[in-house]
Amino acid sequence: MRLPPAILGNTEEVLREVLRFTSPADVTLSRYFKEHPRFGGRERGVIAEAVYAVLRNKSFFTDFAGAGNTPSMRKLALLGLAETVGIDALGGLSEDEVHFLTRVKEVDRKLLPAQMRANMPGWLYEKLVAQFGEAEALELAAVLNTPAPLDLRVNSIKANRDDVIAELAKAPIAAEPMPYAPLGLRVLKKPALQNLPLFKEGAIEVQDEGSQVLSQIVGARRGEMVVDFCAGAGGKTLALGALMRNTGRLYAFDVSDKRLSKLKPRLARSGLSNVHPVLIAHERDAKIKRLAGKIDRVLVDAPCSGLGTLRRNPDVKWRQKPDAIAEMQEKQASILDGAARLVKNGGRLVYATCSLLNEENDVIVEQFLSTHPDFELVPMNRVLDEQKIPLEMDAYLKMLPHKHQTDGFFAAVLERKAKAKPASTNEAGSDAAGESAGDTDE
Ligand SMILES: C[S@@+](CC[C@H](N)C(=O)[O-])C[C@H]1O[C@@H](n2cnc3c(N)ncnc32)[C@H](O)[C@@H]1O
Repeated sequence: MRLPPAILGNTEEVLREVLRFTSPADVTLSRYFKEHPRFGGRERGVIAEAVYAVLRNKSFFTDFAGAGNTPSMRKLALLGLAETVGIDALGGLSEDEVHFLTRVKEVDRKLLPAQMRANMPGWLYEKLVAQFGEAEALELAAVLNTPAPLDLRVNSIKANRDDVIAELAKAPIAAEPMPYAPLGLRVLKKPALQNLPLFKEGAIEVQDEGSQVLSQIVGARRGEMVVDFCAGAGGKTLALGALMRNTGRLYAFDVSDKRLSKLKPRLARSGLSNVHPVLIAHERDAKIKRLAGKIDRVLVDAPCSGLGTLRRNPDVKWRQKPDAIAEMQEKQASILDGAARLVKNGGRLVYATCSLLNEENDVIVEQFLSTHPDFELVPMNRVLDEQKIPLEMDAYLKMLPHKHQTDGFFAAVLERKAKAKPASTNEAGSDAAGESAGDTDE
Protein backbone atom coordinates (compact mmCIF):
# COMPACT_ATOMS: atom_id res chain seq x y z
CA MET A 1 0.00 0.00 0.00
CA ARG A 2 1.28 3.48 -0.92
CA LEU A 3 2.05 5.97 1.80
CA PRO A 4 0.49 9.45 1.67
CA PRO A 5 3.07 11.83 0.09
CA ALA A 6 2.92 14.10 3.19
CA ILE A 7 4.80 11.45 5.18
CA LEU A 8 7.99 12.42 3.36
CA GLY A 9 7.72 16.06 4.52
CA ASN A 10 7.06 14.99 8.11
CA THR A 11 9.96 12.53 8.10
CA GLU A 12 12.21 15.28 6.77
CA GLU A 13 10.99 17.69 9.46
CA VAL A 14 11.57 15.39 12.44
CA LEU A 15 14.83 14.08 10.98
CA ARG A 16 16.20 17.63 10.90
CA GLU A 17 15.53 17.86 14.65
CA VAL A 18 16.87 14.38 15.45
CA LEU A 19 20.11 15.03 13.57
CA ARG A 20 20.84 18.07 15.73
CA PHE A 21 21.49 15.48 18.46
CA THR A 22 20.40 17.82 21.23
CA SER A 23 18.34 15.05 22.85
CA PRO A 24 17.97 11.28 22.39
CA ALA A 25 16.17 10.29 19.16
CA ASP A 26 13.30 8.54 20.98
CA VAL A 27 12.66 11.69 23.06
CA THR A 28 12.61 13.92 19.95
CA LEU A 29 10.31 11.50 18.15
CA SER A 30 7.80 11.24 20.97
CA ARG A 31 7.76 15.02 21.38
CA TYR A 32 7.14 15.38 17.61
CA PHE A 33 4.30 12.87 17.67
CA LYS A 34 2.72 14.64 20.65
CA GLU A 35 2.83 17.89 18.69
CA HIS A 36 1.31 16.12 15.64
CA PRO A 37 -1.51 14.05 17.12
CA ARG A 38 -3.16 13.44 13.73
CA PHE A 39 -0.76 10.57 12.94
CA GLY A 40 -2.09 7.05 13.40
CA GLY A 41 0.00 4.18 14.76
CA ARG A 42 1.08 3.02 11.31
CA GLU A 43 2.28 6.48 10.19
CA ARG A 44 4.14 7.00 13.45
CA GLY A 45 5.80 3.61 12.98
CA VAL A 46 6.86 4.39 9.40
CA ILE A 47 8.32 7.81 10.30
CA ALA A 48 10.16 6.47 13.37
CA GLU A 49 11.59 3.50 11.46
CA ALA A 50 12.75 5.78 8.63
CA VAL A 51 14.51 8.05 11.16
CA TYR A 52 16.17 5.03 12.78
CA ALA A 53 17.22 3.73 9.35
CA VAL A 54 18.97 7.05 8.67
CA LEU A 55 20.72 6.90 12.05
CA ARG A 56 21.85 3.33 11.37
CA ASN A 57 23.11 4.10 7.86
CA LYS A 58 24.14 7.71 8.33
CA SER A 59 27.69 7.51 6.92
CA PHE A 60 26.56 5.73 3.78
CA PHE A 61 23.41 7.79 3.25
CA THR A 62 25.16 11.10 3.90
CA ASP A 63 27.70 10.28 1.24
CA PHE A 64 24.92 9.92 -1.30
CA ALA A 65 22.61 12.66 -0.03
CA GLY A 66 24.93 15.61 -0.60
CA ALA A 67 28.35 17.01 -0.17
CA GLY A 68 30.27 17.16 3.12
CA ASN A 69 28.33 18.06 6.23
CA THR A 70 25.30 19.44 4.46
CA PRO A 71 23.36 16.52 3.05
CA SER A 72 19.95 17.25 1.62
CA MET A 73 17.51 16.44 4.41
CA ARG A 74 14.87 15.46 1.84
CA LYS A 75 17.24 12.94 0.29
CA LEU A 76 18.10 11.51 3.70
CA ALA A 77 14.39 11.18 4.51
CA LEU A 78 13.81 9.50 1.14
CA LEU A 79 16.65 7.06 1.80
CA GLY A 80 15.32 6.27 5.28
CA LEU A 81 11.81 5.64 3.98
CA ALA A 82 13.02 3.59 0.99
CA GLU A 83 15.13 1.48 3.35
CA THR A 84 12.16 0.63 5.57
CA VAL A 85 9.09 0.53 3.30
CA GLY A 86 10.69 0.20 -0.18
CA ILE A 87 10.66 2.66 -3.09
CA ASP A 88 7.33 1.41 -4.46
CA ALA A 89 5.44 2.37 -1.30
CA LEU A 90 6.46 6.03 -1.65
CA GLY A 91 3.92 8.21 -3.45
CA GLY A 92 4.47 11.61 -5.15
CA LEU A 93 8.15 11.20 -6.06
CA SER A 94 9.73 13.03 -9.00
CA GLU A 95 11.44 11.03 -11.73
CA ASP A 96 14.82 12.27 -10.46
CA GLU A 97 14.03 11.04 -6.97
CA VAL A 98 13.04 7.59 -8.17
CA HIS A 99 16.25 7.48 -10.20
CA PHE A 100 18.29 8.58 -7.15
CA LEU A 101 16.77 5.92 -4.90
CA THR A 102 17.21 3.20 -7.51
CA ARG A 103 20.86 4.15 -7.97
CA VAL A 104 21.53 3.96 -4.20
CA LYS A 105 19.65 0.67 -3.93
CA GLU A 106 21.90 -0.84 -6.56
CA VAL A 107 25.09 -0.01 -4.67
CA ASP A 108 26.91 -3.14 -3.55
CA ARG A 109 27.50 -2.15 0.08
CA LYS A 110 30.14 -4.84 0.50
CA LEU A 111 32.39 -2.78 -1.76
CA LEU A 112 32.16 0.42 0.31
CA PRO A 113 35.15 1.60 2.36
CA ALA A 114 35.20 -0.23 5.71
CA GLN A 115 34.27 2.71 7.97
CA MET A 116 31.36 3.67 5.75
CA ARG A 117 30.16 0.08 5.84
CA ALA A 118 30.38 0.17 9.65
CA ASN A 119 28.32 3.38 9.66
CA MET A 120 29.91 4.82 12.77
CA PRO A 121 32.17 7.73 13.63
CA GLY A 122 35.88 7.17 12.94
CA TRP A 123 36.95 7.24 16.61
CA LEU A 124 34.49 4.45 17.49
CA TYR A 125 35.31 2.33 14.47
CA GLU A 126 39.03 2.58 15.32
CA LYS A 127 38.40 1.51 18.93
CA LEU A 128 36.37 -1.51 17.81
CA VAL A 129 38.98 -2.51 15.24
CA ALA A 130 41.72 -2.24 17.90
CA GLN A 131 39.67 -4.50 20.19
CA PHE A 132 38.17 -7.03 17.78
CA GLY A 133 40.24 -6.79 14.57
CA GLU A 134 38.75 -5.42 11.35
CA ALA A 135 36.79 -8.45 10.20
CA GLU A 136 35.01 -8.95 13.53
CA ALA A 137 34.49 -5.20 14.05
CA LEU A 138 32.66 -5.12 10.71
CA GLU A 139 30.58 -8.14 11.64
CA LEU A 140 29.70 -6.53 14.97
CA ALA A 141 28.91 -3.18 13.30
CA ALA A 142 26.60 -4.90 10.79
CA VAL A 143 24.56 -6.45 13.60
CA LEU A 144 24.59 -3.23 15.66
CA ASN A 145 23.04 -1.57 12.61
CA THR A 146 19.99 -3.84 12.58
CA PRO A 147 16.93 -3.48 14.85
CA ALA A 148 16.88 -5.54 18.06
CA PRO A 149 14.32 -8.32 18.51
CA LEU A 150 11.71 -8.11 21.25
CA ASP A 151 12.66 -10.10 24.36
CA LEU A 152 10.48 -10.76 27.37
CA ARG A 153 11.24 -11.95 30.89
CA VAL A 154 8.65 -14.10 32.58
CA ASN A 155 8.04 -12.94 36.14
CA SER A 156 8.48 -16.20 38.04
CA ILE A 157 6.47 -14.79 40.96
CA LYS A 158 3.39 -14.80 38.75
CA ALA A 159 3.84 -17.30 35.92
CA ASN A 160 6.04 -19.88 34.26
CA ARG A 161 7.53 -19.80 30.79
CA ASP A 162 5.38 -22.53 29.23
CA ASP A 163 2.13 -20.98 30.46
CA VAL A 164 3.17 -17.60 29.10
CA ILE A 165 4.00 -19.12 25.69
CA ALA A 166 0.55 -20.75 25.63
CA GLU A 167 -1.19 -17.55 26.72
CA LEU A 168 0.66 -15.44 24.14
CA ALA A 169 -0.26 -17.94 21.43
CA LYS A 170 -3.95 -17.14 22.05
CA ALA A 171 -3.31 -13.44 21.21
CA PRO A 172 -1.90 -14.77 18.70
CA ILE A 173 1.74 -13.92 19.44
CA ALA A 174 4.47 -16.44 18.65
CA ALA A 175 7.27 -16.57 21.23
CA GLU A 176 10.21 -18.93 21.72
CA PRO A 177 12.29 -19.75 24.79
CA MET A 178 15.72 -18.10 24.62
CA PRO A 179 18.92 -20.12 24.90
CA TYR A 180 20.69 -18.38 27.81
CA ALA A 181 18.08 -16.69 29.99
CA PRO A 182 16.04 -19.34 31.84
CA LEU A 183 13.00 -17.05 32.00
CA GLY A 184 13.47 -15.41 28.63
CA LEU A 185 11.21 -15.45 25.59
CA ARG A 186 11.87 -13.98 22.16
CA VAL A 187 8.79 -12.65 20.43
CA LEU A 188 8.99 -13.27 16.72
CA LYS A 189 7.21 -10.11 15.59
CA LYS A 190 6.85 -6.86 17.48
CA PRO A 191 3.25 -6.63 18.66
CA ALA A 192 2.05 -3.99 21.14
CA LEU A 193 2.07 -5.68 24.53
CA GLN A 194 0.78 -2.96 26.86
CA ASN A 195 -2.84 -4.04 26.63
CA LEU A 196 -2.28 -7.76 27.13
CA PRO A 197 -3.55 -9.06 30.50
CA LEU A 198 -0.18 -10.85 30.87
CA PHE A 199 1.58 -7.50 30.78
CA LYS A 200 -0.95 -5.56 32.87
CA GLU A 201 -0.88 -8.24 35.55
CA GLY A 202 2.91 -8.25 35.69
CA ALA A 203 3.53 -11.77 34.35
CA ILE A 204 5.90 -10.42 31.68
CA GLU A 205 8.36 -7.55 31.36
CA VAL A 206 10.27 -6.42 28.29
CA GLN A 207 13.97 -7.13 28.89
CA ASP A 208 16.84 -7.99 26.56
CA GLU A 209 18.23 -11.49 27.03
CA GLY A 210 21.68 -10.10 27.88
CA SER A 211 20.20 -7.98 30.65
CA GLN A 212 18.39 -11.06 32.01
CA VAL A 213 21.60 -13.10 32.05
CA LEU A 214 23.33 -10.27 33.84
CA SER A 215 20.66 -10.20 36.56
CA GLN A 216 20.97 -13.95 36.91
CA ILE A 217 24.74 -13.96 37.44
CA VAL A 218 24.35 -11.67 40.46
CA GLY A 219 23.26 -14.92 42.11
CA ALA A 220 20.85 -13.23 44.53
CA ARG A 221 19.15 -15.82 46.76
CA ARG A 222 16.16 -16.09 49.06
CA GLY A 223 16.37 -14.04 52.23
CA GLU A 224 19.52 -12.12 51.26
CA MET A 225 20.33 -8.42 51.58
CA VAL A 226 20.91 -7.17 48.05
CA VAL A 227 21.61 -3.73 46.59
CA ASP A 228 20.98 -2.71 42.99
CA PHE A 229 23.24 0.34 43.17
CA CYS A 230 22.31 1.99 39.85
CA ALA A 231 18.75 0.73 39.59
CA GLY A 232 17.37 3.33 37.16
CA ALA A 233 13.84 2.37 36.12
CA GLY A 234 14.46 -1.05 37.61
CA GLY A 235 14.84 -3.48 34.71
CA LYS A 236 17.34 -5.57 36.67
CA THR A 237 15.80 -4.78 40.06
CA LEU A 238 12.60 -6.56 39.06
CA ALA A 239 14.54 -9.59 37.82
CA LEU A 240 16.58 -9.70 41.06
CA GLY A 241 13.50 -9.35 43.27
CA ALA A 242 11.87 -12.33 41.51
CA LEU A 243 15.07 -14.41 41.78
CA MET A 244 14.98 -13.72 45.53
CA ARG A 245 11.43 -15.15 45.46
CA ASN A 246 10.12 -11.91 46.94
CA THR A 247 12.01 -12.49 50.21
CA GLY A 248 14.93 -10.69 51.88
CA ARG A 249 15.57 -7.02 51.21
CA LEU A 250 16.47 -5.51 47.87
CA TYR A 251 17.50 -1.85 47.87
CA ALA A 252 17.13 -0.02 44.55
CA PHE A 253 19.49 2.97 44.67
CA ASP A 254 19.76 5.68 42.06
CA VAL A 255 20.64 9.36 41.88
CA SER A 256 17.78 10.06 39.47
CA ASP A 257 14.38 10.61 41.02
CA LYS A 258 12.84 10.58 37.54
CA ARG A 259 14.22 7.12 36.75
CA LEU A 260 13.30 5.69 40.16
CA SER A 261 9.76 7.00 39.76
CA LYS A 262 9.45 4.89 36.59
CA LEU A 263 10.26 1.83 38.70
CA LYS A 264 7.22 2.33 40.94
CA PRO A 265 4.40 1.33 38.52
CA ARG A 266 6.52 -1.61 37.33
CA LEU A 267 6.98 -2.70 40.92
CA ALA A 268 3.26 -2.49 41.55
CA ARG A 269 2.58 -4.73 38.53
CA SER A 270 5.32 -7.19 39.50
CA GLY A 271 3.80 -8.16 42.84
CA LEU A 272 7.18 -7.76 44.56
CA SER A 273 7.19 -6.46 48.10
CA ASN A 274 10.89 -6.93 48.91
CA VAL A 275 12.10 -3.91 46.90
CA HIS A 276 12.98 -0.61 48.59
CA PRO A 277 13.73 2.27 46.23
CA VAL A 278 16.18 4.79 47.73
CA LEU A 279 17.12 8.08 46.13
CA ILE A 280 20.78 8.81 46.85
CA ALA A 281 22.65 12.04 46.23
CA HIS A 282 25.86 10.34 45.10
CA GLU A 283 27.86 7.17 45.63
CA ARG A 284 29.06 8.31 49.07
CA ASP A 285 25.67 9.29 50.44
CA ALA A 286 25.26 8.75 54.21
CA LYS A 287 22.34 6.37 53.50
CA ILE A 288 24.85 4.02 51.88
CA LYS A 289 27.29 4.16 54.78
CA ARG A 290 24.69 2.77 57.13
CA LEU A 291 24.66 -0.46 55.12
CA ALA A 292 28.44 -0.81 54.89
CA GLY A 293 29.72 -4.38 55.21
CA LYS A 294 26.20 -5.82 55.48
CA ILE A 295 25.16 -6.71 51.95
CA ASP A 296 25.33 -10.17 50.36
CA ARG A 297 25.19 -9.06 46.71
CA VAL A 298 25.70 -5.65 45.18
CA LEU A 299 25.02 -4.99 41.52
CA VAL A 300 26.64 -1.91 39.97
CA ASP A 301 24.98 -1.52 36.57
CA ALA A 302 27.10 1.54 35.95
CA PRO A 303 26.27 4.57 33.84
CA CYS A 304 28.20 4.05 30.59
CA SER A 305 28.46 5.04 26.95
CA GLY A 306 25.59 2.67 26.09
CA LEU A 307 27.39 1.56 22.94
CA GLY A 308 26.19 -2.02 23.45
CA THR A 309 22.61 -0.89 22.81
CA LEU A 310 23.09 0.59 19.33
CA ARG A 311 20.50 -1.79 17.85
CA ARG A 312 17.87 0.07 19.91
CA ASN A 313 19.52 3.48 20.21
CA PRO A 314 21.44 4.06 16.98
CA ASP A 315 21.76 7.79 17.77
CA VAL A 316 24.09 7.00 20.70
CA LYS A 317 27.09 6.41 18.41
CA TRP A 318 26.67 9.90 16.91
CA ARG A 319 25.96 11.60 20.24
CA GLN A 320 28.75 9.96 22.23
CA LYS A 321 32.22 11.58 22.26
CA PRO A 322 35.61 10.12 23.29
CA ASP A 323 36.06 12.83 25.98
CA ALA A 324 32.73 11.85 27.55
CA ILE A 325 33.96 8.26 27.79
CA ALA A 326 37.06 9.34 29.69
CA GLU A 327 34.82 11.26 32.14
CA MET A 328 32.56 8.24 32.41
CA GLN A 329 35.51 6.06 33.43
CA GLU A 330 36.17 8.28 36.45
CA LYS A 331 32.53 8.06 37.46
CA GLN A 332 32.46 4.29 37.00
CA ALA A 333 35.55 3.80 39.17
CA SER A 334 34.15 6.07 41.85
CA ILE A 335 30.72 4.33 41.91
CA LEU A 336 32.34 0.90 42.06
CA ASP A 337 34.53 2.02 44.95
CA GLY A 338 31.51 3.51 46.79
CA ALA A 339 29.42 0.38 46.23
CA ALA A 340 32.22 -1.96 47.34
CA ARG A 341 31.90 -0.64 50.91
CA LEU A 342 28.51 -2.29 51.17
CA VAL A 343 29.70 -5.82 50.49
CA LYS A 344 30.04 -8.12 53.48
CA ASN A 345 32.86 -10.63 53.90
CA GLY A 346 32.30 -13.44 51.42
CA GLY A 347 29.68 -11.30 49.61
CA ARG A 348 29.76 -10.44 45.91
CA LEU A 349 30.01 -7.23 43.95
CA VAL A 350 29.00 -7.35 40.30
CA TYR A 351 30.25 -4.60 38.00
CA ALA A 352 28.30 -4.34 34.76
CA THR A 353 27.87 -2.02 31.78
CA CYS A 354 26.12 -2.04 28.43
CA SER A 355 29.30 -0.81 26.79
CA LEU A 356 31.46 -2.68 24.28
CA LEU A 357 34.62 -0.77 25.14
CA ASN A 358 37.38 -2.34 27.24
CA GLU A 359 38.12 1.03 28.80
CA GLU A 360 34.71 1.07 30.51
CA ASN A 361 34.85 -2.64 31.31
CA ASP A 362 38.00 -4.73 31.85
CA VAL A 363 40.08 -1.63 32.61
CA ILE A 364 37.76 -0.47 35.40
CA VAL A 365 37.71 -3.94 36.98
CA GLU A 366 41.49 -4.35 36.76
CA GLN A 367 42.02 -0.93 38.36
CA PHE A 368 39.56 -1.82 41.10
CA LEU A 369 41.26 -5.13 41.88
CA SER A 370 44.67 -3.48 42.00
CA THR A 371 43.47 -1.01 44.65
CA HIS A 372 41.16 -3.36 46.60
CA PRO A 373 43.22 -6.38 47.69
CA ASP A 374 40.31 -7.56 49.86
CA PHE A 375 38.40 -8.44 46.65
CA GLU A 376 39.11 -11.20 44.16
CA LEU A 377 37.68 -12.00 40.75
CA VAL A 378 35.32 -14.96 40.50
CA PRO A 379 35.92 -16.29 36.97
CA MET A 380 32.80 -15.99 34.88
CA ASN A 381 32.88 -19.61 33.73
CA ARG A 382 32.46 -20.61 37.41
CA VAL A 383 29.58 -18.17 37.91
CA LEU A 384 27.85 -19.40 34.76
CA ASP A 385 28.25 -23.00 35.95
CA GLU A 386 26.71 -22.07 39.31
CA GLN A 387 23.75 -20.54 37.51
CA LYS A 388 23.56 -23.35 34.92
CA ILE A 389 23.72 -20.88 32.05
CA PRO A 390 25.04 -22.57 28.88
CA LEU A 391 27.52 -19.86 27.86
CA GLU A 392 31.26 -20.14 27.32
CA MET A 393 33.16 -17.20 28.85
CA ASP A 394 36.57 -16.60 30.42
CA ALA A 395 37.13 -14.14 33.25
CA TYR A 396 34.23 -11.85 32.37
CA LEU A 397 30.76 -11.96 30.89
CA LYS A 398 30.90 -10.42 27.42
CA MET A 399 27.56 -10.69 25.66
CA LEU A 400 27.99 -9.55 22.08
CA PRO A 401 25.25 -8.78 19.54
CA HIS A 402 26.96 -10.65 16.69
CA LYS A 403 27.69 -13.72 18.82
CA HIS A 404 24.79 -14.00 21.24
CA GLN A 405 22.00 -12.01 19.50
CA THR A 406 21.71 -9.80 22.60
CA ASP A 407 22.69 -6.23 23.36
CA GLY A 408 26.34 -5.80 24.26
CA PHE A 409 26.80 -6.39 27.99
CA PHE A 410 29.84 -6.73 30.20
CA ALA A 411 29.98 -8.05 33.76
CA ALA A 412 32.60 -9.07 36.29
CA VAL A 413 31.91 -10.80 39.60
CA LEU A 414 34.15 -9.72 42.50
CA GLU A 415 34.06 -11.45 45.86
CA ARG A 416 35.09 -9.90 49.15
CA LYS A 417 37.54 -12.36 50.66
CA ALA A 418 35.90 -14.11 53.58
CA LYS A 419 38.64 -13.40 56.12
CA ALA A 420 39.28 -9.79 55.20
CA LYS A 421 38.34 -7.15 57.74
CA PRO A 422 35.52 -4.89 56.43
CA ALA A 423 37.08 -1.65 55.11
CA SER A 424 34.78 0.61 57.05
CA THR A 425 33.29 -0.96 60.16
CA ASN A 426 33.07 2.50 61.74
CA GLU A 427 30.95 3.74 58.89
CA ALA A 428 28.28 1.16 59.65
CA GLY A 429 27.12 3.35 62.56
CA SER A 430 24.49 2.18 65.01
CA ASP A 431 21.61 1.69 62.59
CA ALA A 432 21.00 -2.07 62.69
CA ALA A 433 20.96 -3.51 59.16
CA GLY A 434 20.35 -0.01 57.80
CA GLU A 435 16.60 -0.48 57.75
CA SER A 436 16.11 3.27 57.70
CA ALA A 437 18.01 3.68 54.42
CA GLY A 438 15.13 2.08 52.60
CA ASP A 439 12.50 3.99 54.45
CA THR A 440 13.92 7.45 53.92
CA ASP A 441 12.83 7.93 50.32
CA GLU A 442 10.04 5.50 49.81
C1 LIG B 1 22.83 1.77 33.02
S1 LIG B 1 21.72 2.73 33.90
C2 LIG B 1 20.91 1.57 34.93
C3 LIG B 1 19.88 0.73 34.24
C4 LIG B 1 19.10 -0.16 35.19
N1 LIG B 1 19.94 -0.92 36.07
C5 LIG B 1 18.20 -1.12 34.44
O1 LIG B 1 18.44 -2.32 34.39
O2 LIG B 1 17.19 -0.65 33.91
C6 LIG B 1 22.74 3.57 35.04
C7 LIG B 1 22.03 4.28 36.15
O3 LIG B 1 23.02 4.81 37.03
C8 LIG B 1 22.48 5.93 37.66
N2 LIG B 1 23.58 6.66 38.31
C9 LIG B 1 24.40 7.61 37.82
N3 LIG B 1 25.27 8.02 38.76
C10 LIG B 1 25.02 7.29 39.87
C11 LIG B 1 25.58 7.25 41.18
N4 LIG B 1 26.59 8.05 41.51
N5 LIG B 1 25.07 6.40 42.08
C12 LIG B 1 24.02 5.58 41.74
N6 LIG B 1 23.44 5.58 40.52
C13 LIG B 1 23.93 6.42 39.59
C14 LIG B 1 21.79 6.65 36.52
O4 LIG B 1 20.81 7.55 37.00
C15 LIG B 1 21.20 5.48 35.74
O5 LIG B 1 19.87 5.25 36.12
